[in-house]
Amino acid sequence: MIHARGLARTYKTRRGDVDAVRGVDLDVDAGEIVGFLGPNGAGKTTTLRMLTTLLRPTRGEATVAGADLRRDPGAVRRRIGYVAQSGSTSGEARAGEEVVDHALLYGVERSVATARGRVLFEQLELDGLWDRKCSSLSGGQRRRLDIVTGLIHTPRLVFLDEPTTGLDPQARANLWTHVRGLRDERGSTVFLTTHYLDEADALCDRILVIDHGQIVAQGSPEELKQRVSGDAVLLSASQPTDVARIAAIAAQLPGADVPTVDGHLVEVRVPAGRTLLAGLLRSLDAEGIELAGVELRRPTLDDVFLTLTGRSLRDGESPAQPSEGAAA
Ligand SMILES: Nc1ncnc2c1ncn2[C@@H]1O[C@H](COP(=O)(O)OP(=O)(O)OP(=O)(O)O)[C@@H](O)[C@H]1O
Repeated sequence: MIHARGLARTYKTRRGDVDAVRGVDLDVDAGEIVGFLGPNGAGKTTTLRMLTTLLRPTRGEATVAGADLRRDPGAVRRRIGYVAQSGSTSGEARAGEEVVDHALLYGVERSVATARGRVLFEQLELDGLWDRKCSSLSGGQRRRLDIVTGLIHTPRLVFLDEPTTGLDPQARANLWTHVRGLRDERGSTVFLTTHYLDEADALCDRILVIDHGQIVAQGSPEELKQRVSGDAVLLSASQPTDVARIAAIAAQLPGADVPTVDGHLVEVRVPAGRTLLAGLLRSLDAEGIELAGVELRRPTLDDVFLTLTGRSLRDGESPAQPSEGAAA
């Protein structure tokens, strides 16, 4: 559904060139929900704007929904839906009108657009709001209206730029259900950007991690966690005098990193903690070592990112990248 090779974009600014995206290769299959994850300024929106024809790549090639991005951007535009970060609905318009007007731009007949719009309103829990002014809708309702607008011309591929930013946890969870519904009930392919690790984890079949304009990892959430970080085993000693012996035994686990010690707590990272835990406890028991507690901590996507880049995904704006005073 999406195949990109060497996609790059350099912004010319008064302070020099900003290499926002530095050669991205990506493949997205039909029916996948793919999350594009990265910290502020990593290049997510720039990539999305290139793939949706809103920004011309400086370098690289892509086919999107079967059309060539450079040679046939019009066909790409007709075949995709795009829900921008800022939304696209205008405050004074009525919700239903707004959606139908958008469909007319795509050459959909008014009667068809109205019928489709009504169905989508129902599917996205907006029924009863057709005649309401957009400005009177809640944040969650307005975000769902943005999504209806992005879907009204029945695109096979939908791009969502930070669909849940600014929503409360309940509204976010509802929106996740709706995004899954797009794939399960309509067979749509969804490509979304997000800052939220829990969102990527819960929602996406596959994740692409971008940092400084380059893809640094990709895979299913589980694959990424296993490949990069392994599990953390935390062993709490009953007797402070046992800490060094616990660390020495933990260090012998297959594939173990060097254990770290913090007071009476020993932490060791291993590739698959669950399978090693029983043997580890037997070894400690055989040495007569008593534990006050044992905990197995599964890796998070933040651990993945930290391992890959040495930074947390929640670190905010990257100091290495200029962020303003720019002209496209
Ligand atoms: N119009 C522009 N002119 C110059 N530089 C820009 C422009 N738009 C973005 N940039 C820079 O390009 C880099 C990538 O920005 P982009 O918006 O693609 O990142 P992002 O991952 O979407 O960030 P965020 O999560 O904050 O939306 C950043 O350093 C940003 O400051």
